[in-house]
Amino acid sequence: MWSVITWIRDFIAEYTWFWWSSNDSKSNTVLLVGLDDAGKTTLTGRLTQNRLIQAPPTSQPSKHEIKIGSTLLAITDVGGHKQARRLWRDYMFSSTRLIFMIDASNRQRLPEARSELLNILDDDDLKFVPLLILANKIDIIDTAYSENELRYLLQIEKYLNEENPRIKLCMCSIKRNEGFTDGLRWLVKQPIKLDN
Ligand SMILES: Nc1nc2c(ncn2[C@@H]2O[C@H](COP(=O)(O)OP(=O)(O)OP(=O)(O)O)[C@@H](O)[C@H]2O)c(=O)[nH]1
Ligand SMILES: [Mg+2]
Repeated sequence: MWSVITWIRDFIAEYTWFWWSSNDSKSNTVLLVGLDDAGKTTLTGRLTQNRLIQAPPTSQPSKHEIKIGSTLLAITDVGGHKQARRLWRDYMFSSTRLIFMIDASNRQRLPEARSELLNILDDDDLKFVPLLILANKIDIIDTAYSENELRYLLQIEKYLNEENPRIKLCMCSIKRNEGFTDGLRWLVKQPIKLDN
């Protein structure tokens, strides 16, 4: 008898969750940004097709639906070249969560990535939006920065303290299919403000 009650309770909880997540168009919207060549579209290929794709540079925003646990996310990949970056801010206001991807192996372009990241982190209008930093391409071991080096070089230590768990840094390799899942799970668990 108890197992039937448990089953009914679990069924209702699951069904209610599915109904909520599939009907609330804004609550699970994620914007994926970062410099061109960081690996953003490669991540969408991993998440939607579970394989390593080779994509041309993104010229048009594209939207992808993926499931993390029981949460359905709509991820928009806007592209990272200079013209596309002008669109980021517009898209940020219709997104409840952000992913900023960095090529951890590209030492020349780290200052440019840092500047774009700090623009977002210092934007008062975005201060309640959870942000996951994915430091990609750690498989390029000759040049990839370590997590500690990146924390320091990106100047994000002050945003990473426990009082402000709004951001998280994850080292990953989309090529090797490692390191990003924990970050995505963290991202979907973060409380969001729907009036952003
Ligand atoms: N070594 C390595 N290469 C990767 C990894 N992830 C992506 N790449 C490569 O990085 C290059 C750029 O990847 P994209 O996913 O197209 O980059 P993007 O961020 O979407 O770039 P834009 O569309 O121009 O903004 C491709 O050649 C990928 O194969 C990784 O984890 N390791
Ligand atoms: Mg792309």
